[in-house]
Amino acid sequence: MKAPLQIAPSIQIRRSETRDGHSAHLIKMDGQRIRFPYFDPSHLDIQCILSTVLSVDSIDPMEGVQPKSDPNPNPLGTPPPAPVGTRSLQTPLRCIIKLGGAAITNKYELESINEANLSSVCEQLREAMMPQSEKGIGMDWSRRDGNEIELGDISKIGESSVRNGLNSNFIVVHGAGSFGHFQASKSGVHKGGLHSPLVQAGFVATRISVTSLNLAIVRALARGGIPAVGMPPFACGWSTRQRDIASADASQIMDSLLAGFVPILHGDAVLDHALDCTILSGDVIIRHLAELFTPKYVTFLTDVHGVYDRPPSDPDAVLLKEIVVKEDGSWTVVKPDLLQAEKGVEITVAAHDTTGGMEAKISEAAIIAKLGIDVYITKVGTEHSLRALKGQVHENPDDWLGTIIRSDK
Ligand SMILES: Nc1ncnc2c1ncn2[C@@H]1O[C@H](COP(=O)(O)OP(=O)(O)OP(=O)(O)O)[C@@H](O)[C@H]1O
Ligand SMILES: C=C(C)CCOP(=O)(O)O
Repeated sequence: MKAPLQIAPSIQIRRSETRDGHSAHLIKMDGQRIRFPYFDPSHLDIQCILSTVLSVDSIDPMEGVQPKSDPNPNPLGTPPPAPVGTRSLQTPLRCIIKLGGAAITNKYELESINEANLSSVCEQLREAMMPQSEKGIGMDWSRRDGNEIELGDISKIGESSVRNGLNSNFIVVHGAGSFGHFQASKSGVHKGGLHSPLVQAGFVATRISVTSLNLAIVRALARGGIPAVGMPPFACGWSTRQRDIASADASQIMDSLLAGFVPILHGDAVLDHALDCTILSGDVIIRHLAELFTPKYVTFLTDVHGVYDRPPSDPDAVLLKEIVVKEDGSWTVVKPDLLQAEKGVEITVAAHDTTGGMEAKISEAAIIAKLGIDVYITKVGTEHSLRALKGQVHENPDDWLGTIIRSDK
């Protein structure tokens, strides 16, 4: 076993091999041992460690390690997964996707889903996860619109080869659109102050609204054969301080990915250590997950082709095809080059939007790009969104319609 790595006076990290060949990490902090399921040494900062800690207790280094003979063999005949708490992703995360509220809902119609766009997202995501056009296993086995439950031919599921061919190595985060923002802005949940009965009621109402959208999205993906599992940040114990993430345990996300599920998170109402409560935007969640999981690329789908030099409702608006982020966090438009760096981008935000709209999205995207991860922003339900989901934007960049935000390195 290697000597412990000292990263702060009270914190030590030690990497060890478990009996079944998986790596485990033990962190000793102030004399307590912390079980840590996955750890990338390039993420050697305390915030990352604290935000992804699985549990704090006095444990034996080998506790939880799978015994050589498994008393519960997997009925599918596939090798049983390594135990929770000892795992790391075998292949890097492929993509984190933001399904913008403007893309999957009808923005100006309260609590209305844009069914055409949602079904296009489901199809395209499936295609990105599985290049062969194999029919997926329907997984929404509950009643819909008063109809009978559609089980399909479940007797055939055990024989299906679909599961093995599915590269479900994605995380999806969706925004609220015409769900949640209305309830939040009416009550002021985003500004905090839970002592007020109005804010408390608004918090509950916002969560009812966004979690009902989350369920609708999970069901649509499941019907299309994507093993989607809803993970509302509030319910996972995430919290903020002055609207930025203060604590966000990602171990459940990691374990779900390893188990072959696609985690579906969303912008949510959460408890805030300074304001009592606030709205945590899906765009901030994406940035945080990108810092933790370093995916190959991040794709934002929305209702416009990308970032324009002014609101796209202006007929003279020009699509900014490439934005480069410098080491100091500042960004410049490099394509088209008609724009001078000092000429700002004009952005409008809907009055009921509690999280900052396109402007906040660009700021979060710039932080992600600075990590060396390409960010694509494009319009849902187009050939361009399919290419962005597949990570094929650079193949013929001139005929791809969207905005690439990347680091200058
Ligand atoms: N300069 C601009 N470039 C691009 N879009 C802009 C600009 N100014 C304003 N917008 C508006 O920003 C909207 C997209 O931002 P918005 O935050 O609503 O997207 P979203 O991520 O899909 O939604 P949500 O935040 O609800 O998840 C578009 O509908 C567009 O009209
Ligand atoms: C509860 C709400 C309003 C979540 C907002 O998330 P966003 O639409 O991603 O900014």
